[in-house]
Formats: sequence, structure tokens, C-alpha cells
Amino acid sequence: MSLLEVERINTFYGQSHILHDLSLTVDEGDLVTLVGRNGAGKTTTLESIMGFQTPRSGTIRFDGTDVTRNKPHETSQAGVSLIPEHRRVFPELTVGENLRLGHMGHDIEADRIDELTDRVYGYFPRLEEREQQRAGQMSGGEQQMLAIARGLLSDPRLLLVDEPTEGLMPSLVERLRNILQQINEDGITILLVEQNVELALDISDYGYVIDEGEIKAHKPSVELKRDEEIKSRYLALG
Ligand SMILES: Nc1ncnc2c1ncn2[C@@H]1O[C@H](COP(=O)(O)OP(=O)(O)OP(=O)(O)O)[C@@H](O)[C@H]1O
Repeated sequence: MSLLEVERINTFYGQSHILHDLSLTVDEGDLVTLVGRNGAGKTTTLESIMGFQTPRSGTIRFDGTDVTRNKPHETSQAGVSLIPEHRRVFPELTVGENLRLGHMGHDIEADRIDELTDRVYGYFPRLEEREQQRAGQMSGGEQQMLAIARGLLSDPRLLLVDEPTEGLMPSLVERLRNILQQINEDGITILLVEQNVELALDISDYGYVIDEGEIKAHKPSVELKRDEEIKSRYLALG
């Protein structure tokens, strides 16, 4: 059994049929990527898994439990955390306050919260230095780090990350790439959506290619990287 099993989901916005019989699986411990052009349906896939959109048909199972009709907070309590696009942090709150929101509503023991906090400060030392600062005063890159850190404080087993490198300068992209790998090596399963296809395929074990709401290919990332036809047809690369 895979940690996440998405089986033939169909998701609509009103009359618009966006995801067509979409299936994918993510095994525990893996870093899996979902890549595809703008508007291909990547965000909609993550939102369907999390419960922000409810598929009209099909099934989503997390750790063997049907979560297809879960509300987002229920999916979150089950162990999934979504880091949305555009780093949504609360600008008026401090870094520390933003982080504390990460474990609110989750039944996590105080010792575990301390452990998680230490761990995220290990990944992102800058956040510890800026604990008292308002999030809105930080750079875009730091806000992205904060959004990921906050997501980790809910103690997830599966992290869904939507376009984390968007708009970051190259040195930060490099840092973020290392941190995502480290988070995964520390035992958290990751499903990563990325426009930066080269980066996504470099750090992932397995890749899914989506186009017009359908999975067009899936294979180990090392094989996708060599597949010039898929890259030029669906990813505008090569
Ligand atoms: N709230 C919405 N209402 C109607 N259509 C939407 C809505 N959100 C997205 N869409 C449409 O659904 C399709 C898939 O969008 P989605 O955001 O999932 O794609 P994406 O692959 O994540 O693209 P991007 O990289 O641009 O975010 C697009 O055609 C988009 O226009």
C-alpha cells in the first residue's frame, strides 16, 4: 500500500472539467514530483488531495483511509500539509506567531512541538533570528521558508509543496532545493509541484507529467530526464 493513492479522480470548477480520471501514488519516504505546463491542473490536483476541491468521482486514500470527502482541516489532522503557492504567511503576525499557527488545531504534545520547532530552526536558522519580526517585513524568500516551516509544525507525514521556488533568486532556489531534500531524508514524504522541471526531476525519485488535467506519463525521474519526446511535448523543454 502506498501512503497516498489517488485513483481516477475527476475534479470540476463549476461546469469546467479540470482533472480527468487522474491517478497517482506516492510511496512512504519518496519525493515525487508532478510537472506540467501552466494551467495543466497541478494546483487543482494538490487542492483535491487536501480537500479544498472535492472530486466528483474517484477516490483519494491516505495511509489506507478514504479522505476523498475530507475538509482540509481533517486531511491536515490525518497527517498531510499543503504549502500553497505564493507563500501565504500572515504579514501582520511575527515569525514566531506564524509558526505557532502551524500546530494549532493539532493534538501535538508540548515536547513534540519543541522538537519540531528545533528541527525547523535547524533547516531555517534565519527564522529563529527573526522570531520577533513581522512576517510582512521579510523578503519573499524568507516568507517562503516561513511558509514551509509552518507547514512542518503540524508534524505531517506527507508534505504537498506547490511551486516553492517561484520568484526566488538563484541562490535561494539552490538552498531551498537542499532543504527539501533534507526534509525528505529526515523521513517526510513529499509531493512537489514545480515549474522548474530540471530541479524537480533532479531531486525526485519519481515523476508524473500532467497535461490538460490528464497524466500523460509517469516513470522514475532519471528516466523522465532522458525522455526528450515527453519533455518537448508536455514540458516545453529540450
Ligand atoms: N477557481 C477556478 N475557477 C475556474 N477555473 C479555474 C480555477 N482555478 C483554476 N482554474 C482552471 O483550471 C485549470 C487548471 O489550473 P491549475 O491552477 O490547477 O493549473 P496549474 O498546472 O497549477 O497551473 P499554474 O502553474 O499556472 O498554477 C486552468 O485551466 C485554470 O484556468
